Amino acid sequence: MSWIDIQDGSPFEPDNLPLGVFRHGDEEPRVGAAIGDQIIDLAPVASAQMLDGAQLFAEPTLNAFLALGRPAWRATRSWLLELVRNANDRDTVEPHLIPQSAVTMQLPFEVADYVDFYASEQHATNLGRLFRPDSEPLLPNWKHLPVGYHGRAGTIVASGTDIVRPSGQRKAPDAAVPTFGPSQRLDIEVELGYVVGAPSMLGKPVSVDDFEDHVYGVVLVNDWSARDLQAWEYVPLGPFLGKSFATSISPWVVSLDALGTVPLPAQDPPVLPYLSGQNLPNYDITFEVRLNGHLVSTPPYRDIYWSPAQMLAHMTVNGASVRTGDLFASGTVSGPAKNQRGSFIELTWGGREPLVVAGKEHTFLEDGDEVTIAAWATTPTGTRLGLGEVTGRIVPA
Ligand SMILES: O=C(O)/C=C/C(=O)CC(=O)CC(=O)O
Ligand SMILES: [Ca+2]
Ligand SMILES: [Mg+2]
Repeated sequence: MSWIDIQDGSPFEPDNLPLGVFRHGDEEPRVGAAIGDQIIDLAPVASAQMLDGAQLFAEPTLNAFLALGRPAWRATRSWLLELVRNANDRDTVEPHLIPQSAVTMQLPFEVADYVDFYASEQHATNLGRLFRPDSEPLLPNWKHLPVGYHGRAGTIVASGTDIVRPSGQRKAPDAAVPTFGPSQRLDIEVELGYVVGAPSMLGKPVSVDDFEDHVYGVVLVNDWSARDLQAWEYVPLGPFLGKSFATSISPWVVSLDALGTVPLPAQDPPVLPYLSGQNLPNYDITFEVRLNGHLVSTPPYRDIYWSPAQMLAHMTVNGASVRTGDLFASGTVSGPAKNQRGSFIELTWGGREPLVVAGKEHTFLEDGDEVTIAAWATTPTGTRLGLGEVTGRIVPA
């Protein structure tokens, strides 16, 4: 399908073409598209072909491109698809192919606001059992609105950034007073992140049907979480320092146009009219979670309870606006099987059931541990399409 050589099993087949920002040597960072194990350096190719908006690819973030909206995103995607399929474009493009191994990937966009949802019923049920063993695992609001909280945009970091173990207050249930120190229950959260391109207006809610007008695509998210800090601080206002120290995202933003949608599982009880829609988007994505290179979990996204169109509608129903570069994440994704859980607190049931990985017992993260989350989507036509990966290593407090 392309004149470019693509190794078998590459996440970046020619119909994927995710966008990211790379730094090549001491050159200015700029926008590229991934194909196989290479990057198309888009700024010079777009200039050579006198593409409208070619200069946007010379920017150090995707924000200006993201602000354009769906018609322009689609036109760019058609142009890109043509470039990699049409052998006549080979002479123009080939000099601007750069091996991915020769670049450092940057944060793909400047993050405006960050919201984190809690949309996986299996995860919410597991966490309810672990944090609130004496009550119903799902709180009464959970099936009526997509529960979420506002996170900290300024600490979203590029994949590969070391994660410094956070310090803070914690209090064991049987202790009289809190103590201070490095987190002893440092965890991951496997999530899908939605990247807002076109902004909305203050005072004007975004309807579920307008989701694709605003959201460009998806990234992988690891929402690092300090469970001991979280458990002590979060009642009643929700997550704060236990989750604000770092959130890692993958470098390649995959367009919704590449993914295609699958139906959302049925919702019961019925939701209020502002959350209901005929074709609520959902995606068939499977994550692969590796601890120090060993596969420990494969959470399935497809069973998620809330659609991202409902998340966006809910997040703006009070008149709050979204901006270019906003990121909203699904919340931790867990499937029903033990090896489909999206956090170590679930995988090890609060640390009581250690995982044995390469002969060694693991509960929460230790200094030096490295977690890599990869993901693959199956499109409605059956194509496998990779989302790349997000990785990070824990360094001492
Ligand atoms: O149920 C709780 O008390 C805690 C839940 C979480 O920590 C999950 C969270 O922050 C949102 C998510 O990633 O699903
Ligand atoms: Ca989270
Ligand atoms: Mg903020």
